[in-house]
Amino acid sequence: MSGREDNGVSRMSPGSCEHNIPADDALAAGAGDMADGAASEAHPEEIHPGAAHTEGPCTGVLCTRCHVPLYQLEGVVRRHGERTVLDVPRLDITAGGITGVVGPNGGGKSTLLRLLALLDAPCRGELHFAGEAVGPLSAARTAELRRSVTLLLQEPYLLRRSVYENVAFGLSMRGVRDTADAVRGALELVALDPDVFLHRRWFELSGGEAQRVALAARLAFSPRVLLMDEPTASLDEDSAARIADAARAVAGRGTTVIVVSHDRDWLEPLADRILKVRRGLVEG
Ligand SMILES: Nc1ncnc2c1ncn2[C@@H]1O[C@H](COP(=O)(O)OP(=O)(O)OP(=O)(O)O)[C@@H](O)[C@H]1O
Repeated sequence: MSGREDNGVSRMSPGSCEHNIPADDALAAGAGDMADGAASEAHPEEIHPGAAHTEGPCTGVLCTRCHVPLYQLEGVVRRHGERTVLDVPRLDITAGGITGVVGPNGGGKSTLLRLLALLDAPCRGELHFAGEAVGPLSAARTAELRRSVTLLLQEPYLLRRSVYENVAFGLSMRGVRDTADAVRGALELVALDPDVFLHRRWFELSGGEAQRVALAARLAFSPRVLLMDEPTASLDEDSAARIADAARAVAGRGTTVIVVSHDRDWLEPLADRILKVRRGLVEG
């Protein structure tokens, strides 16, 4: 039994440079991003300044008419105190597909993921998300963009409630009233039978089941980007395979999936592209 409640709320890491994203509701990963507001399946045209929309507004998650990568990092540096922990001269990540991130402990993988989750901003350089420079944005705009990005951590963050309430929570926060079908669909995506699990409480779940419920809670609102940091670290092979299946399924529907893992055997068959992060440098 490892399901537990954690509001998942933490502020920007102390000791980091001052260039954090200006949002007073800067919820860290976990339940925080579930509470962040409405996910946007479609991205409005205004977040693609300069993109070549010649046939009307861009409407798809995976927009084939936009020539703007989903993420563009240029000269991005992230520091903790005086120490540079990430230094990315240039990195583009296109929309769609599954990107794997590997590298040794302390290499900078989670630091990169937090930037991509729009939870931290570069200390130097520019991070563009869907064509929009993230650092200089208002808190409101940042919060809006962040609603389309979700981060699943190694530790499942669950509310002290039923599986149904956990998975419905993010949807309810986004103003969705009728959550029943979406909750069932999300549980099916992570291979948990809704008839069996819907009314289980958080403490009636194994660690692997809790992690899949945490993932279902994020998939329920169809995020544009799903980031996962070591999602299978404490899971057995079967649960890890179910997480991989869910990642493939949502990537097939247009969600961009970016996943950090030390388990190369699990990650390599899953990922379309692998980034290596070592000593703060990114290759691949
Ligand atoms: N809040 C912080 N304050 C100071 N240093 C930090 C902080 N967070 C991370 N670091 C440092 O930044 C570097 C990169 O850490 P990060 O967590 O990104 O590595 P990682 O590749 O995800 O490692 P692991 O595989 O162990 O999870 C490490 O040297 C770490 O000590």
